[in-house]
Amino acid sequence: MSAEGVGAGPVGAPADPGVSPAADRAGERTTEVDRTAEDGTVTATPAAGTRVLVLNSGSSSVKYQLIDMADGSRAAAGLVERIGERTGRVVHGPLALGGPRRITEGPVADHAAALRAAAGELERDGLGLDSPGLAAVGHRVVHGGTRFTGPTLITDEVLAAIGELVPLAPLHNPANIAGIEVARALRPDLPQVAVFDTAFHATLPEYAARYAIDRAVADRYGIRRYGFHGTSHAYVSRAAAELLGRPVEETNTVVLHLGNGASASAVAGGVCVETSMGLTPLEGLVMGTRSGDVDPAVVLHLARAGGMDADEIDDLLNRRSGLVGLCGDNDMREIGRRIGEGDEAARLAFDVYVHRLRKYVGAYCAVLGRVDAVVFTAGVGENSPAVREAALRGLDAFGIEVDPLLNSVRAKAARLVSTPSSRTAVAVVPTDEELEIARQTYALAGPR
Ligand SMILES: Nc1ncnc2c1ncn2[C@@H]1O[C@H](COP(=O)(O)OP(=O)(O)O)[C@@H](O)[C@H]1O
Ligand SMILES: CC(=O)OP(=O)(O)O
Ligand SMILES: [Mg+2]
Repeated sequence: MSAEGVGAGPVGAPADPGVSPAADRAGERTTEVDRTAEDGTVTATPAAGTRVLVLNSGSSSVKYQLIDMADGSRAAAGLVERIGERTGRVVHGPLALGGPRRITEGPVADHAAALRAAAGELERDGLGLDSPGLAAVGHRVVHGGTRFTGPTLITDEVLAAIGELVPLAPLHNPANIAGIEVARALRPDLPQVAVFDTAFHATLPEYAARYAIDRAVADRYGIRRYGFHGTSHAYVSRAAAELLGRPVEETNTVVLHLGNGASASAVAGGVCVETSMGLTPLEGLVMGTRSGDVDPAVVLHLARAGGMDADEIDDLLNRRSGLVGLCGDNDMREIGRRIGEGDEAARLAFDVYVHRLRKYVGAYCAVLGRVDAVVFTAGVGENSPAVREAALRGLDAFGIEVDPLLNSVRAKAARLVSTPSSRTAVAVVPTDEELEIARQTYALAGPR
């Protein structure tokens, strides 16, 4: 890792003095109107230097990217991680940009401090929130409930509604709100757009979205399948169709988003018809620290027999389960290394993870009937040949054949890893949630 400079001390502690609100940015709006296609994607090229800042605030990290809308290139990018822990750090200008990185180490108290640190890093490069050409800020917001089914311009009222959804995404929505509040404080005049993880799943048929519990109770408490990682599922299913050279409207895909959080979706002709996460991002696949599916009676048993309260069970299932609960590590790289040394717990964690994945692949093939591609994405999906191989091993009878050689190649680009005779293609497609958020943000709030 190359570091241009490593600083120390609390990060983002003082209000950042370098970033001042600018009064009127209208003069910087340089492009013509005709950018918005029906699906919200940008169709014409904005002037070079027209940028969108994207904030992707996770439970313990903030990723930020300044994206040039003319060509999708990154003018700046960074990551603030281990927020709220004893040692935090800011990495500005990471590998994707190629150049040297600036690393600042020290505690980052909370998300507001993290956002101020990010703004300060951008400011140091002359790319702060008052820099010329910045058209809007796009925020990843994880839970949009039933109300938000598309990108939404953020107002006080919208912000309050996002706040009301905190109980349904306690790890994520508070971080998203912090990002919005800091960006609005720094640039009150700049359009801010929320792009919801749940939006792509708003098309789920009711029989897929409903849980089989008392309808009145479900409706009173907003209990249904919402689905998450939708921005990634949307981007990746479109990119997979492009890779296959088929119109997205005629392409059926099973998308496996395997990051720290993980989810599967079945996408028919560009429309999501089933997904593995539910009311919250806890259901479905085995994840880094989350259990995914368990018998709901596990919760009752822990309460009755174990005397655990709601918060303790929440902590167990969201933070102390999944891979970390099974073997103590949540990083698939470390698990792979331990398996190589003959570690039984790591082997079992891997097997449980992969078995769940196979169940979902099989189920979603049945949901779709015809599957053109099974697509792997996000940290594990893009980088672990072992997970891809094990998840799809022996599925020749289903028309799914992974080519061992293609699958073992490490590459950054979207690519096929199936044999030429495989009826269903198997693809690896790097996700780009930030670019998708920038496009949707610009389409809604860019200059007209
Ligand atoms: N080379 C690799 N091999 C296997 N797994 C990897 C590799 N690189 C990253 N990962 C996995 O990807 C995870 C992070 O994925 P990512 O999509 O960045 O997650 P998130 O966005 O949820 O933070 C890591 O925890 C690790 O398990
Ligand atoms: C919704 C969700 O699980 O997001 P992440 O993978 O970023 O934690
Ligand atoms: Mg992610």
